[in-house]
Amino acid sequence: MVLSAAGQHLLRVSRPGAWGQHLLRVSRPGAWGQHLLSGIGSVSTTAKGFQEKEIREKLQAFPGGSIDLVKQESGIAVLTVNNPARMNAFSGSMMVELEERVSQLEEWTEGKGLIVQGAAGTFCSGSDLNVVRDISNPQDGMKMCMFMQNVLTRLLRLPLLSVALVEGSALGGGAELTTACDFRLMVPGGMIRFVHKHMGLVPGWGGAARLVRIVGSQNALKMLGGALKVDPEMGLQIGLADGVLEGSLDGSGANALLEAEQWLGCYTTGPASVIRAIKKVVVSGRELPLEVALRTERDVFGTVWGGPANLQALASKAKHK
Ligand SMILES: CCC(=O)SCCNC(=O)CCNC(=O)[C@H](O)C(C)(C)COP(=O)(O)OP(=O)(O)OC[C@H]1O[C@@H](n2cnc3c(N)ncnc32)[C@H](O)[C@@H]1OP(=O)(O)O
Repeated sequence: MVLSAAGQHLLRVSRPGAWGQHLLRVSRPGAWGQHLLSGIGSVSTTAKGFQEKEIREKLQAFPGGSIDLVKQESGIAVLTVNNPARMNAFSGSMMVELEERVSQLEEWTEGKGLIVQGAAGTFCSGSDLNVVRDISNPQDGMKMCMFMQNVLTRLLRLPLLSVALVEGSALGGGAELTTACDFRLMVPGGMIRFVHKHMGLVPGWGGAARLVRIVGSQNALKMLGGALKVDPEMGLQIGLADGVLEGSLDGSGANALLEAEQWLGCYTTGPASVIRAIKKVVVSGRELPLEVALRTERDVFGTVWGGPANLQALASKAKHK
């Protein structure tokens, strides 16, 4: 088991308290609800100095690998981080491709679920260190950081129930990517590790903010401060992992993907309109001040009330025993 001594001290999930509420209260209401509902748009484009076009061009200069998207008839799509020669590290062009795939998923109105996986039995080793070296000046680093924050925020807000399927290692930015999904499923031998400290960094793709919300600030501090190796057992213990799969029988990754699809299928069974509405009310509850979240919930409720699924359920006189 890859459990360091520090890992033994991890606590159960804690919740953000009054300070978090305060921070939520000072965030901008109004536009937010609409923004979350539409599920599209940039969260960072208004920040000073961020020119998305400019950083896209810069990132495109570092090619390699791909981000592959398969939308299935079941309503579950599979997004694969594909750069096995570099343990699925993100080249610059892969960052841009990820943004394009997220745009495609934002427009996929029949979708209900998403599985994010790495190619060839490992998840993702973060940014390509060759890119990191070449854009190590503060200006470019900040632009890349804002680009990836924006993309991963949009990924998490998709009206799809999303799962990160963690086979092998999720390191650095790869660990951050796992937190941009609603759920994490781990395969025996899998590991999530925020190695940023050892790189003289902190997370910058939004991974710290999301991690705190998933495992609580105590556990997040220990994970980041100790660069802890979180294996499936520890992942379950601290609430980072939502399940442990059996994993590959033949090393191809196919079995783990099948298992993940079955696991996710328990939550995505039903009409797309209803599943997407469920995700929307949860995102608004998670991200918005209560008043705005309640307003958003009413708006979403209005989209399903009296809708085909609702009328069909009423006509069938369903019993919920
Ligand atoms: C957002 C901030 C960030 O993400 S900073 C980046 C954080 N990630 C890292 O530092 C990962 C560094 N890599 C490693 O620790 C190891 O390569 C890991 C992933 C554990 C795999 O070890 P091992 O199984 O022994 O394979 P290996 O080291 O021989 O790697 C195979 C080839 O892949 C490459 N690779 C791996 N990770 C990256 C990366 N992040 N960027 C660029 N290349 C990477 C290795 O260099 C190696 O390539 P080669 O075969 O030597 O040409």
